[in-house]
Amino acid sequence: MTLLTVNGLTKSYTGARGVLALSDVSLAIAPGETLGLIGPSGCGKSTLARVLARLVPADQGSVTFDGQDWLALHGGALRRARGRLQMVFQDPAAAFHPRATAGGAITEALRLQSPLAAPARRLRMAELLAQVGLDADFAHRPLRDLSGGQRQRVAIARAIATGPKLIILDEAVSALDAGVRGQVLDLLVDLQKRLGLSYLFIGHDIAVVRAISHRIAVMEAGRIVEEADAEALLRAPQSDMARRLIAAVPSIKGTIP
Ligand SMILES: Nc1ncnc2c1ncn2[C@@H]1O[C@H](COP(=O)(O)OP(=O)(O)OP(=O)(O)O)[C@@H](O)[C@H]1O
Repeated sequence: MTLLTVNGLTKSYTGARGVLALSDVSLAIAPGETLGLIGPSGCGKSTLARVLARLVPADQGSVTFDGQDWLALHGGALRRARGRLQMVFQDPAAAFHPRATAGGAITEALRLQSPLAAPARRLRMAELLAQVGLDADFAHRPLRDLSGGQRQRVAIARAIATGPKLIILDEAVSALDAGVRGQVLDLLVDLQKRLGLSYLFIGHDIAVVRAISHRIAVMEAGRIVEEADAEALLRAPQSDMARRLIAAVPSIKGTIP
């Protein structure tokens, strides 16, 4: 059974120099599974994320998500469905007003989903903050005063607020220091187990992607050039791009024969 099935997705950007950002991309993600997506800068990872999140339209191809023809949803049906597929970006604070509070960011997501009266909303907020390891008083703290790791915890709380089945994490831990990154990855694994979430985990560092992914898809110039179980891919990469990404990480390159 799959939660997400992508078939033949193609997307080009028009403009001065037209770019084929996605070329016949197909992949699948099962419930409770993490698919890592890795590739060099500009290979199309964020474009795939944005097409799946319905932020930009595809030129061709189909997406079935949670049993629905995902690209065919529009208007109210799309608004209602959005909560089931959430995104976390590298710097979520960038999307908010400088004085926005953690609580405000989460409330916005709660409001989109279901209208809760103020007391119920406060309770749900405290519950969501606890789920990501933050005290309830974080609700009142401005996002700009939080550390990078705390901000990502708030972004994750916001993402799970709507009861999603899939979260797309687009370079979500890339800006964090190694120690904090490990803690946020642990949190993601823990939430996945508790909530049965699936993840599409986008990154450019194969050591980080491997730490959380069950399977890994390798992208190059808009195409998926290889897909395999995470450990199999690390042990026996088939594509030049996978070999190059592995060679770029000194700590794991020695483990590849
Ligand atoms: N809005 C846009 N208009 C025109 N070209 C774009 C646009 N967004 C992305 N591109 C181009 O599409 C290609 C894929 O970009 P995309 O951001 O999806 O790659 P990426 O793998 O996520 O890169 P990075 O890791 O640097 O974020 C690149 O050549 C990029 O320059």
